Amino acid sequence: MPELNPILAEAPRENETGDMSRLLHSFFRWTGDEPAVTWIITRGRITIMKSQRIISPAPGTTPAAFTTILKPEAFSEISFSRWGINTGMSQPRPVVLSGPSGAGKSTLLKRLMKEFEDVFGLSVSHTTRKPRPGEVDGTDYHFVMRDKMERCIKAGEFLEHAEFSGNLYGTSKWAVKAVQEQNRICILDVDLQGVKNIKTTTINPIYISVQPPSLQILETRLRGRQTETEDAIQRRLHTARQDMEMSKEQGMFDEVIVNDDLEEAYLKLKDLLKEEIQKAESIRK
Ligand SMILES: Nc1ncnc2c1ncn2[C@@H]1O[C@H](COP(=O)(O)OP(=O)(O)OP(=O)(O)O)[C@@H](O)[C@H]1O
Ligand SMILES: Nc1nc2c(ncn2[C@@H]2O[C@H](COP(=O)(O)O)[C@@H](O)[C@H]2O)c(=O)[nH]1
Repeated sequence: MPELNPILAEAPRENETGDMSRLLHSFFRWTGDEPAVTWIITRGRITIMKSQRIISPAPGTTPAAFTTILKPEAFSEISFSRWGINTGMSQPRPVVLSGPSGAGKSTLLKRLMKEFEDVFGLSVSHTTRKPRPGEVDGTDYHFVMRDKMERCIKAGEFLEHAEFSGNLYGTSKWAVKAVQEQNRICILDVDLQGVKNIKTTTINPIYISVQPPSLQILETRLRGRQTETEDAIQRRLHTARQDMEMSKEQGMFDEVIVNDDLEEAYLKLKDLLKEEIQKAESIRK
């Protein structure tokens, strides 16, 4: 990665959409790149989108709204702040982990985050389900009432949301942003509806499915966890059957990990993510 360019000292102030041509010209001369570009500035951060033509956002346009406007033609994104640069090339991609309830997603994630504590960050979802013993509000989930969550969904605050086993679950845009602003690999643990909905967004993650070796073993694990009522177990197993079928669909996931032996599954996950881990580590140096 090239050295930090001194022109960044001139980065404009919050919400400023003034003449950026000099700044951009120096930046692209420095990177050797000459695309048509457009940009948005918020909280000292400038996001430059390479696109077919220049679109200037109105002052005060939020990055989320702007990304939506630009989506069809943006093919790359470069963002930098007064403190550092991340190019679209080197920024690690988020990771979406999905799979039936009880397949072992959280178990694998906890291990990954323990081994690479500064590299990964979990996107903390919102849910209307009740906390399980030991679950901490704001760490495991944001536990909220349904009416509040529905209002936030209507207000456009969620990247995706789904109804799962009688409860609402969702990823807020803020949850992903909070992790990415720390230059960490953002992990999203979502159900299959979440996967489909995320595919309509611009976050461009790696999609990994964690599957149990069989439905019988899944049931044993779900029961062994002792977190669900009999009714909830039955509903989760019903959804799991569909999930296990869908995960085989061509193009749904980049990789499928069968979590039989935990150690082997973990090594496979680590291997799949090694390039992203390297990117995140080099950005953090
Ligand atoms: N490879 C494995 N072998 C045996 N038990 C496992 C294995 N992986 C996970 N488990 C156990 O299975 C149970 C379910 O795992 P976990 O809670 O990680 O699943 P999950 O996919 O995150 O479920 P949910 O989607 O409901 O959050 C846990 O009790 C966990 O200890
Ligand atoms: N679409 C979304 N699914 C989510 C989200 N957070 C979690 N989940 C999925 O829900 C089920 C059940 O989770 P549990 O904690 O009640 O066992 C599981 O498959 C998760 O992957 C979310 O934000 N969006």
